[in-house]
Amino acid sequence: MPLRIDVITIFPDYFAPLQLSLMGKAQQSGLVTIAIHDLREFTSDRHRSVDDTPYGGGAGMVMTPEPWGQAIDAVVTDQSTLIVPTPAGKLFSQPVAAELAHSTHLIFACGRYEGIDQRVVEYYRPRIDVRELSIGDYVLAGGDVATLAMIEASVRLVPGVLGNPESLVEESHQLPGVEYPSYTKPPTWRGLDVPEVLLSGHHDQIARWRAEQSTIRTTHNRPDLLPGS
Ligand SMILES: N#Cc1c(-c2ccc3ccn(Cc4ccc(CN5CCOCC5)cc4)c3c2)n[nH]c1N
Repeated sequence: MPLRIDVITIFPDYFAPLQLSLMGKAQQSGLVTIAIHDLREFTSDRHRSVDDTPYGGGAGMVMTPEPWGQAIDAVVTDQSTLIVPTPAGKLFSQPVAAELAHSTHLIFACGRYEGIDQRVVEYYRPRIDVRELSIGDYVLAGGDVATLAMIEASVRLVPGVLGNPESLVEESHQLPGVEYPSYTKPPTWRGLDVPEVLLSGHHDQIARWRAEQSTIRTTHNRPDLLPGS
């Protein structure tokens, strides 16, 4: 059963990249089907409006619930998971990507302005799995880029999508922390040599060197990922 993804957005063109490269191949192979829907197709006024002023005051505009209700109702099934990107969401992570990769149907609601009327989440939460997710502690202008990131991170984990599943095996055995540095030909580039151990053919020494490099990089770049931190 291929993973089906429906994306609802006011900027469908943001999702043209999903036709390229790995994501494009995943769709051509039938492992994943991705459909993009323009939220404005689900409006009923002649201005095709999707936002209004926030109750309680405050800056900016909020996306009105009805177009979202019409758009989600057009694609939802009892197997759907509704993903709502938001700065207020739980942090999206590799384990979450693995969960989404094993879903049957994902609906991404890409908000803009200051977000979507919360009643959309409240309406669907008793009916289907609803997940408010954030891709990190920085503020984007909308949910579209977050959705692209979550789709790419999840779809690459769908069995059969990655040409070389060995990459996923290595990833899953990744020591806590960040990965070791990678090198390829030429052996010398602008006077810089590839670390000698990588040319030695001694796989135990290479594994030890890579583990040491991972620890050095994690300590420097991501001490929060060190065991016991
Ligand atoms: N995933 C993800 C994201 C998003 C994200 C995702 C979805 C939408 C939809 C609209 N925006 C814009 C936006 C900007 C600022 C604010 C803050 N609020 C503070 C209190 O007053 C109201 C406003 C909210 C919404 C979005 C941003 N940003 N960063 C992530 N990791």
